[in-house]
Amino acid sequence: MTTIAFIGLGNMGNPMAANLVKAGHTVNGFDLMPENLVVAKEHGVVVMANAVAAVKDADVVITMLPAGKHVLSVHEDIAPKAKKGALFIDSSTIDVESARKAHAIAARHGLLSVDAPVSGGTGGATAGTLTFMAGGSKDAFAKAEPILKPMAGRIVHCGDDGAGQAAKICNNMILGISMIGVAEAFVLAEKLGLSHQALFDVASTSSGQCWSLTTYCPVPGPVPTSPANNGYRPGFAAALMLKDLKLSQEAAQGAGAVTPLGAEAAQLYALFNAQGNAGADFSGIINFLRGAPA
Ligand SMILES: NC(=O)c1ccc[n+]([C@@H]2O[C@H](COP(=O)([O-])OP(=O)(O)OC[C@H]3O[C@@H](n4cnc5c(N)ncnc54)[C@H](O)[C@@H]3O)[C@@H](O)[C@H]2O)c1
Repeated sequence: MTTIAFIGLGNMGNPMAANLVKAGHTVNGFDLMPENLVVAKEHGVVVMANAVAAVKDADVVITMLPAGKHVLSVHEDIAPKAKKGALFIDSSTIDVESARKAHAIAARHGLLSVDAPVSGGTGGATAGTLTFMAGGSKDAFAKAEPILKPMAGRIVHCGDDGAGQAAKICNNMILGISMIGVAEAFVLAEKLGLSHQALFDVASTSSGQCWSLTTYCPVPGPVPTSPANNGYRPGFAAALMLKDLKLSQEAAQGAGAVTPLGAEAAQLYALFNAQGNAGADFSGIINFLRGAPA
């Protein structure tokens, strides 16, 4: 079994680390928020005083942090202190350029690295059924794959350094657009006097079917896994959805891709966030579309 450092034990990191412990690995964890460390300890994670202490004896280092700036600053701190031959896996969702910089920091210290962002939400993190989209060399991917397995339903090697983040940014542009589409349909159904359950029963078995409907339905009731049943507590915070939509817009501008619905989704989530909903689940945008507070 492997000694794994896990840096970033938030909504996603904590259940992911718990699955690594269950698989028999020793997990040395660190997070800036003490309350997240309390949860990690309950899962069997060995809580460390800081990130450098966590990586000291680790063969594999996993980061699950909010954004590119956090990943790069943590990489600068820990890469020089990592064990010789250690493998770095970054599962945060960040921009492709920062992902490539993180690979470069690892390479500078003779470390293999993989960008391996995930899809599947906190439910997938808890169940160990996340989809990992990985970027990096064949050697790095071959080493990362067995480590990712206890957290994964599917692992796809998307290409070289940064390819995992490119796949993630494209996937989440679909997610942001589809959540708004599903939310709009439920608001229209309400105005037409159609029950939530009736729309769900039809759309979930028809051509309107998608993850935003069947796993994360934005109204309470039809889907037990939806944060709508839980006062729209995250889950996946609206601030993170806005971050991902901005990443796809920046990437689209840089690459010259035409993404008008992605741009509109970014605008709507910017408004939703600006109204004080940054900490709410992103499915709460249905309340914004109703013209009511989330
Ligand atoms: N929540 C989801 O459903 C979901 C799904 C897929 C991908 N993601 C992505 O995964 C990443 C993490 O998401 P999350 O929902 O777990 O976010 P989160 O905010 O719950 O967790 C991030 C954690 O990183 C910690 N952190 C920040 N800087 C740190 C540092 N320097 N050292 C140690 N810890 C530090 C924070 O304290 C926090 O606990 C994000 O990039 C997000 O976009 C989230």
